Amino acid sequence: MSARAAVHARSLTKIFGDVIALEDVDLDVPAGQIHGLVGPNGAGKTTLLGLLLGLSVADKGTLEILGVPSGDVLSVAHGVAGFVDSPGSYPGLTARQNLTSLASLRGEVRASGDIDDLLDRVGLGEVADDTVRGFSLGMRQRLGLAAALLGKPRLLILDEPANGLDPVGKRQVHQVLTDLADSGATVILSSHRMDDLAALCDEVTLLATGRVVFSGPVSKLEAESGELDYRLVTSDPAEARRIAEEETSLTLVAGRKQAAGDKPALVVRGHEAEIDDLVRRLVGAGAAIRELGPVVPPLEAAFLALTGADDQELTR
Ligand SMILES: Nc1ncnc2c1ncn2[C@@H]1O[C@H](COP(=O)(O)OP(=O)(O)OP(=O)(O)O)[C@@H](O)[C@H]1O
Repeated sequence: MSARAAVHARSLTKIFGDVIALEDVDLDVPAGQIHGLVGPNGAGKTTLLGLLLGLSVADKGTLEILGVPSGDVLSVAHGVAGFVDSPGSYPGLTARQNLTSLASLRGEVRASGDIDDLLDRVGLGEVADDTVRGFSLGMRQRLGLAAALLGKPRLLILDEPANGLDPVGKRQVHQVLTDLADSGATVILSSHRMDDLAALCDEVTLLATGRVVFSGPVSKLEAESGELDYRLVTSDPAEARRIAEEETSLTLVAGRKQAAGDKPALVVRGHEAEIDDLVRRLVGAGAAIRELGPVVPPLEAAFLALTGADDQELTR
């Protein structure tokens, strides 16, 4: 294994009774990377994050965290921090008191300026002295992130950290995680939002029913989408339909739902290069292109195709 690997896992398997939550999962995450875990509900993301955090032990397979093999005993590896499901906090204490007591519980003496700085970084500076009982889900997520950052981790594990965050909060959290990765630390996080992961992650691992169905750069995942359905609006719908029907490499998707009040649109299925050819022909025939774009974004389409969810959920 590379000396610079933050996580190196082979054939990780975790079974709960009759449920195989993870099956033969391999995961390689280089140091300094932001790595996303994505997959449908029940895919095994939280289970995998729990193994990385030392909250449970695999039934089979090997796991090395920051170069150290994980044993059979439940323990958080040195240099690792984070949360699964949702971060814990003391509701009767203020945000600042939560961080101060957590630091002293861990035997760390943190200057109050450090804690103020952390609270500012996660956007809680103005509510630092409010009790956590009144905090929203997004505020608790931010506090959980601050708590995880207290010990200056080299590997940060976060289960859906953007859960409940408004767009500003999401941007702040993305900035904190990007700064952390720039400083050489590694971040592994789960999300259901492909767009969030695409904006933040160097690489993603896609899980479906406990197995890895894709692992690699986001751009490569996008390429996995293959044929897509494109919605096309032109100045001459009849001519556009006639030309699209002539293009044997394309399929006209009949009966696809159009948004209410839409202009007349065609939905054509094909690869990007074939859509390019269609556009050239349409423009050559004098039809102006007014709108053209995939009905489902390429990343989402790849997610649906690789997890088999497109057959079940996208029946239009
Ligand atoms: N402690 C447990 N006992 C029994 N079954 C469990 C336990 N933890 C997880 N599972 C099962 O393992 C599978 C994977 O669950 P997991 O929570 O890891 O999925 P997930 O991808 O995080 O899902 P979600 O997106 O809904 O949070 C599910 O079928 C779940 O019901």
